[in-house]
Amino acid sequence: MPTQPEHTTRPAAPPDAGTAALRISDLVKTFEGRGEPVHAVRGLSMAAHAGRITALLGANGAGKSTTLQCAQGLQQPTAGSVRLLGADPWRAAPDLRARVGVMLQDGGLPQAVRPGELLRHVSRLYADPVPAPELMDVLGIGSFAHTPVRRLSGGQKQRVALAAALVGRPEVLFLDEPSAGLDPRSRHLVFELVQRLRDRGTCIILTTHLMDDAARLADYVYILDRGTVAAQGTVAELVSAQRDAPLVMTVTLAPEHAAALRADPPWRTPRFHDIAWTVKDRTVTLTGPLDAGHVREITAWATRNETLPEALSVQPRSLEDVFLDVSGRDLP
Ligand SMILES: Nc1ncnc2c1ncn2[C@@H]1O[C@H](COP(=O)(O)OP(=O)(O)OP(=O)(O)O)[C@@H](O)[C@H]1O
Repeated sequence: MPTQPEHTTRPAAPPDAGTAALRISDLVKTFEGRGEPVHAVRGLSMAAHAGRITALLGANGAGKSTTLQCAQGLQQPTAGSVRLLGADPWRAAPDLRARVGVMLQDGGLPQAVRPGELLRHVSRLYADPVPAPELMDVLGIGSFAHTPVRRLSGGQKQRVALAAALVGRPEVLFLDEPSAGLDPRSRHLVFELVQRLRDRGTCIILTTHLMDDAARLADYVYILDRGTVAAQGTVAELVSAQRDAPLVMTVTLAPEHAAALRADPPWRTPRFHDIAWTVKDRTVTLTGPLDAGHVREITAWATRNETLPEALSVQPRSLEDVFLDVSGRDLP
């Protein structure tokens, strides 16, 4: 089982390198209703490339869905430009649609139809479809191919929705929360498939609230905040770009020693001046420019108190830490 995330081995795709399958420039989308206008997207630029997985992250209401709806030609931009496979998706001819696959989170599947029939029907719409039996096999749909969609579980519907999005061998694939509702085995199956498609040159654009999914899959990440891009880069770039590449040390102590830690915290010495810390239950989390000296002081403290930490780890900040730093700082 590989433990090394893909993003550390794959060269980054700078947003301006080469021709982007999707390029969005200065996108603005304002919804005018009866009340105040809603500024869903406020000058957002991004690009997504063939053979890369690009993730859009953002808090609820950050503008991810609106951006993707503009990218898919489902919403007309208020201002700015969107080019999908070289065309304006809002005005493009229907043949652009045949080159694009969209998997929606709620599936958008007809409830009465059975997955087998559905996939066979969808495949007849394309000149060179992936054969339905092949897709059903890869996504493990065979065992419920004859069950009406309304009787499927959420995770089974997700897999059918993904299969339907893949039938036409899309050049660009939009995935909205692809692992929502999937059990660990199905999630693994879907991730492997998505990575294979990426390796074959598909441009994949995904939105997710799961930072682990993004960290595992994405070659390039955009973090949206209130309709604009608050941060972007590879996962490795994002986690090392913040606050002088701080590290996170977590120390978990036996319950009887947690009180000693509170009474005589080891981080009161000058060495810990630049280090932020929090204590929750029995676990101390220290964040900042940590080095071996800090680890030594913590272990010296443990020796003085005749305790052995149950766990001690030093890691780079996670994508979730970065996300929390840059997005939705003043949510209501
Ligand atoms: N059709 C619409 N009419 C009016 N306002 C809308 C419409 N669609 C979205 N909005 C508003 O635009 C803002 C951005 O919404 P959007 O759905 O793009 O966010 P999101 O990042 O996809 O959120 P989530 O993670 O919750 O799906 C929100 O304030 C939302 O209420």
